[in-house]
Amino acid sequence: MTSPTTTVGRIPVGRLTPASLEPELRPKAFEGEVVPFRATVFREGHDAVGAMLHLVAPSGATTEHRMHLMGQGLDRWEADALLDEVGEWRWRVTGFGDEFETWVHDAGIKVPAGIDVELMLEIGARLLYRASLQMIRPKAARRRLAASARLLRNRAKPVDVRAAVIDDAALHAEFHVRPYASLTTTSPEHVIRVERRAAGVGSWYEFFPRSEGAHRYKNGRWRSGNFRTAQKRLAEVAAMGFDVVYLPPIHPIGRAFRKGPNNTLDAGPDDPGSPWAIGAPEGGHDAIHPDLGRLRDFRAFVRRANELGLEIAMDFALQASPDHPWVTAHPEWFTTLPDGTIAYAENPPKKYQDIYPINFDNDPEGIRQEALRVLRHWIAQGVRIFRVDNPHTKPLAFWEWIIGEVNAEHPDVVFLAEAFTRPAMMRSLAAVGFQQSYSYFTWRNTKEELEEFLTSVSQETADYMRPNLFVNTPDILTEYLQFGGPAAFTVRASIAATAAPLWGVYSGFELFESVARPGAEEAIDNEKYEYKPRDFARAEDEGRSLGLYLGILNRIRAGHPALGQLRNIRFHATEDPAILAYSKHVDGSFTRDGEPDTIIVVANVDPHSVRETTVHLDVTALGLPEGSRFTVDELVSGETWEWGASNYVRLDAFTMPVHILHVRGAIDA
Ligand SMILES: O=P(O)(O)O[C@H]1O[C@H](CO)[C@@H](O[C@H]2O[C@H](CO)[C@@H](O)[C@H](O)[C@H]2O)[C@H](O)[C@H]1O
Repeated sequence: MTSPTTTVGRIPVGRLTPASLEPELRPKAFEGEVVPFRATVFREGHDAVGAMLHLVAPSGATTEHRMHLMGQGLDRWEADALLDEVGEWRWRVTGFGDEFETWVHDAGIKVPAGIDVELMLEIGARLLYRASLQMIRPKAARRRLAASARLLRNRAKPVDVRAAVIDDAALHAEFHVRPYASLTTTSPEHVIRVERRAAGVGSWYEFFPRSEGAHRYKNGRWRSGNFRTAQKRLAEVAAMGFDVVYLPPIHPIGRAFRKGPNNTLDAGPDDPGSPWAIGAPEGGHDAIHPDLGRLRDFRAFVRRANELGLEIAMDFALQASPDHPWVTAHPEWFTTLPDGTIAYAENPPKKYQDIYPINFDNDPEGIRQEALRVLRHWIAQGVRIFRVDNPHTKPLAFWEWIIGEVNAEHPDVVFLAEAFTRPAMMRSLAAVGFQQSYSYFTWRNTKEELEEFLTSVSQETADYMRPNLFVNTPDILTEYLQFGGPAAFTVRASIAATAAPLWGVYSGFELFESVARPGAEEAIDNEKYEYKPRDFARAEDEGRSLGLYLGILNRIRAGHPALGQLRNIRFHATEDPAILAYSKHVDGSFTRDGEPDTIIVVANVDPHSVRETTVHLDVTALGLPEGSRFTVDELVSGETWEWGASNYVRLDAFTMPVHILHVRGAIDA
């Protein structure tokens, strides 16, 4: 007689994570990420259960990780695992009856109470004897198990001596690693894709190459900067510790409906236009703006960046100026209105009168192939990172297809989604393949907003979405920066650089550029429409630059592996509604000096005041025993303090509104 089919295993094992937004989409991680694997495991009755994570690395190496219960009564089990190899990891969870724990629990209650003493010791003896025969255990452990079984049965010894076996730490350690399991039930196999480290960790810096080395003649006309003059800036960016340089589009810019200064619609003959208005008689998405140089200049620029330890991220903006060669060669790629015109693009309430949006439905295959050709062209020039403009205005299926195609050929290529829209679309873009996503960080400024935002990105969506915390962009100059003075810039950079492993800065941030175009949330005299050479060296000499501080932040990031993780942020209570406190700690992660790595950040998010408060730390979240006192080093000022569970802090917006503290270890009592 066959038994009826059931969906539930003998020991139920369910709700496995990491999981993506939809079951058919794979979750992802980055090389070096410590990933929490979780499952719900329980059973009928009162006997103990256990759970084990089984991992198979892309190389085929297998490891097992005993999972621990996340909270009494929750039946949720977890094991953290370091995924240190790029490729597909396979994993499953087994749930089992834990015979040793069941006996320890029962005997631990009954024997001291004098109930069924000999019976309980005999049950234990039989269990330990059977375990001693298991060949998976090392010889020494098998000998110890057999000896313990004999001791449990040795009636010549006092009961308390025999019963000491119940608490024998060595036995507990042995059964923790190699449990005595019954009714073992195995979950289906799951897959998690591990991408290269730059997919999840990086410091981005954005600048317009045409501004670097641009020169204004006495007659008011401009000479554009180019890839050769912009190379100078690369060394300065590298000196600030950034590792990715993102360039707005570098292609020929259309003339038709070209935008003038401050987003005006009547450009003068010398206005350079918005770089996102791609396409002119000189070429489209595979061409370089003649003012910037030739392909060989771009290649030299990429090479120089690489020599300095920088990667170049290119803009990938699927739209066309009316002058783009696509418009005449492929009118079917655009939507022609009944009056014969093509509507310009929009991202309401913004209007992009100088570009046509693409219609992805008239000739989907033609557009897919052309987009793939363009990406392959730039990949062949050494580009491995693309910042994708407005992906949420294009079909999701298109992105799933093209990212899949590119990553199948070049698994190291990284795409950043520049989408500021509803959560369903932003999350789905990440789930279908975008390695990184812009986020709402820019608009989350209060302590409450930041805690809520950072909790969401580090806990709810981290299995498939990686936020890149840009502090500003050419499109975004928030009120917080407009009116917060230098403290606002310091606070935002400090939080962005330490709260998540990806952060970004658009040029001019370090100069505290804060004047907005009236009625807009972006800088006045915006670089999107004009050349903007900046004298960074002079600003630094005159003490008007945050450049050195950005360099310190990036060096702190580089020296502290705990900051290279997304999921490990923990918030701590403070008594001031404007003082945000969080820590980042990873078990088993060490600094270059071999010290355990734990960072605490305390930030005064009110850029207009001096605040004092007590920070109440959950010391166990720092990897230290409850009640510990420990030394903290302030990584910017170099000061050292002794801290514990409650600590006084004073953060002055006008001098230094942030503490970034490295926990040096517990002080012996
Ligand atoms: O729509 P978003 O806010 O996501 O902004 C991105 O896409 C815009 C369109 O490409 C781009 O806008 C800039 O280029 C347009 C086309 O030339 C121009 O009409 C806009 O005035 C200009 O801001 C924006 O920069 C980009 O980040």
